[in-house]
Amino acid sequence: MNKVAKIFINMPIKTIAKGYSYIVPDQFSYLDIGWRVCVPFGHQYLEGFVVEIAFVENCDGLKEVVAVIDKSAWFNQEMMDTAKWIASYYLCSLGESMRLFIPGKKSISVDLFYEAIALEENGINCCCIYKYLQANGPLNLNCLKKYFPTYDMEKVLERLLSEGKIKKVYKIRSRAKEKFEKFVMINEFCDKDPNIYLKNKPAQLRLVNLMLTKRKLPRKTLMEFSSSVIHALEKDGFIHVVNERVLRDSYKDYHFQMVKKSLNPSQENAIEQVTAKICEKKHDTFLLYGVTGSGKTEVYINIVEKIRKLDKQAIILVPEIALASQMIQRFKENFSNDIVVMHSKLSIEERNDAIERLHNKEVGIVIGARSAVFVPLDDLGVIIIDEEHEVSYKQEERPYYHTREVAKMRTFYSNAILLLGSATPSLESYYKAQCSEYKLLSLPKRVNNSNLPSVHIVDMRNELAKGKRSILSDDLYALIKKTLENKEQIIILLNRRGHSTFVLCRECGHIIKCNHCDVPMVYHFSGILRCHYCDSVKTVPQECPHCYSRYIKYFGTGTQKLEEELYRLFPNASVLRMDRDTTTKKMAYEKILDDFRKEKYQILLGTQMVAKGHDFKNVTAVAILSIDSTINIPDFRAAERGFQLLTQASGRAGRHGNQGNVIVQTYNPCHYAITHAKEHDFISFYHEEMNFRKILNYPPYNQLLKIIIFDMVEEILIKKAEILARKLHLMMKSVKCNIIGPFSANVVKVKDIYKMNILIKSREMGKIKQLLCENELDKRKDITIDVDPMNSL
Ligand SMILES: Nc1ncnc2c1ncn2[C@@H]1O[C@H](COP(=O)(O)OP(=O)(O)OP(=O)(O)O)[C@@H](O)[C@H]1O
Ligand SMILES: [Zn+2]
Ligand SMILES: [Zn+2]
Repeated sequence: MNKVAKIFINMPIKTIAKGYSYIVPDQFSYLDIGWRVCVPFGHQYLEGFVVEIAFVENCDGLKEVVAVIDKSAWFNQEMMDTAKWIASYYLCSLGESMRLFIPGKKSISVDLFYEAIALEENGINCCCIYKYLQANGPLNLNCLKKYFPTYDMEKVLERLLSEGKIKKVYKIRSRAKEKFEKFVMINEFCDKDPNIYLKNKPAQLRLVNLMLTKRKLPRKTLMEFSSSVIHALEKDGFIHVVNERVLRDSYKDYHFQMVKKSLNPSQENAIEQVTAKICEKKHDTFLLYGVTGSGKTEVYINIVEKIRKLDKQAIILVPEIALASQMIQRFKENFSNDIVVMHSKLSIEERNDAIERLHNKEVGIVIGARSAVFVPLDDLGVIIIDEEHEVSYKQEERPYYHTREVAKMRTFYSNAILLLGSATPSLESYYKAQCSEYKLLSLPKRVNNSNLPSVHIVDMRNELAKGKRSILSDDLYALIKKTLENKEQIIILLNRRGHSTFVLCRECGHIIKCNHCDVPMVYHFSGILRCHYCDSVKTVPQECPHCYSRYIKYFGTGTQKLEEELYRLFPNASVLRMDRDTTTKKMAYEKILDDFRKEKYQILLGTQMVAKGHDFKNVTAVAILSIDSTINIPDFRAAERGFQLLTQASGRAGRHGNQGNVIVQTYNPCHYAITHAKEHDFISFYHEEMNFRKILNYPPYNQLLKIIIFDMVEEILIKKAEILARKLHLMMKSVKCNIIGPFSANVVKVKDIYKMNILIKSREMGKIKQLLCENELDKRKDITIDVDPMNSL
């Protein structure tokens, strides 16, 4: 009987839907489900995941596993189950869902070496290449070719292999380099008396005395001692130097001090309810609905404390990296170094080291963005999703998973707790809480008895009627002025980066668009036009490419232009801009937010990343300038998005006792998202919005599935989409559903690819997915399927 493993390849390809069988050679007989291995696949060696083990008689034609990647299985049962659930729910292959659990997602590479087999005759009749291998250990082809340039090396090696004199060995070349550091250690068994022996060597004596108290120190902290001092002591047997692996940690030097807050009754009640469930060791989901500044983070901290006391591990998710730093800071204040951070701006090395730390049980808390939900953990106790309503929790590429649902399944399979927190819960989550599927916890008031800010709505139509064209209304100008005079801080939200949002010919109306996408190019500071979809750039044309007129004008205001405008109006104010253009560097977010927290700047201006979750003591004013661009999107979630953005942004003002003031500039002052946000009334907004969802049969009353069809040629795409829609109608005859479309995607063309959508609404999504798979639509290369899409466009 031979041991055979069924293996899924780590590749982002939906067509490799099945696993492949490989023989497990004797040397790897310990291999089991969940291990990562390396296998030959086509002409390459690729990373694969073992999902099944079987013993079979006949393995003709099967290849062998050539290497094992880790020292233990990467996937435990709970992770395997979650990966399988993702594959079946989001219609992707198991390889695609399993690779989500691997940081970096890049496949490993493997080098082939040739090794001499020890022969009894001791190589009397053997050729020089065999002898060379015997003397030098395993070597690869290139190396051998270099030493023996006149040989036809491939032929020789083939002969030696067939004669059984050499064998192939595979070594994994890890892309993530391990980091080593030198340490100086005292020799425990040295019996020389340094005071006598080193009497005339003051530097050496000083170092030995230091080492006698410290025992072990990193070499780099001993820069005052030269290498000769160290060498001499090593030679005399006082100390020795070792090269040890160190695990990287970019957040190691975060300064923190322990702070313990006394909790208010609402916080205590929330913690008590969750704790009761933790003690039962059963899965459950809680929705913590707490207004902005109600102290949700403190609840998270207390729950994680309980979990850590039980020696279980916790994952805390934030919607974007910009918010990680504050969460890390608050958690460090309570858990000091029991934390690792995981997000995509960290290198693969750093992420691997973080996983190693968790694996060693050196730390037990992970803070990270979306992908951190996949961190391998042995003993998951809780997943906390802060700002659970955020769209960034949905991955907008294959597999189109939603972090909340993945977390739900992971905690379910590990008997752990899922805690969702928000001041503006998603309609789905609040609805589930109403139906008792989730347990609702609420924090109805701000801590410190702070009031929620007062919100003033400026009707921009009146400004226009007054003949004003500035992006800043009179009221906003007055608010900024007052805030600056009071030495307080203001946050201004403008959801458009760049300088001018489009460039237009005054003569013929031609708008300069990207050559590859169906969107206008955005003018940036540096005098270039940039496409925000594909990042391609153009220089600004001197004349209109359409009519050759020279009347080229810039329209619309982006963050860069607003920054100029603020400096012009308030020359003494200090303005800090935060958008994608100012945060490309690693730790750039941290720096900007830290500078603002330390009040080095008075105005923080930026895209939506400035609006969420931040807790700045001295911010009393907030302005939201671009809410119309959110509520006018023709998507069924537009009002929800608008309400959330307004409530979250307003929520940054006056969190610490001082009265907050918010200004919203809009051309739609009567829109219900705006009026309810003004009153901080989530419940009324929820009911009004749910009414509308019910009438139109949208989630949470119904499930959605979006089929995206694409092609390089628009005409072909339209034909294909129509054929597909007809096919779908036939296919779904027996299922209760609504098929809408095909219709053009919101942006018709991105990176030279045209897109059209078909939307299916149904309460029987399981059946629909099954039909789609039976008809192999999930495998078609010109289609992607987005289950539970965040937008219908
Ligand atoms: N029990 C407490 N006593 C005093 N201060 C507290 C207490 N709980 C929290 N705080 C403080 O109140 C402030 C707001 O808390 P936190 O940032 O957790 O609010 P939040 O609910 O997460 O708000 P948002 O949804 O706006 O992010 C923080 O500065 C926090 O340190
Ligand atoms: Zn023109
Ligand atoms: Zn483009």
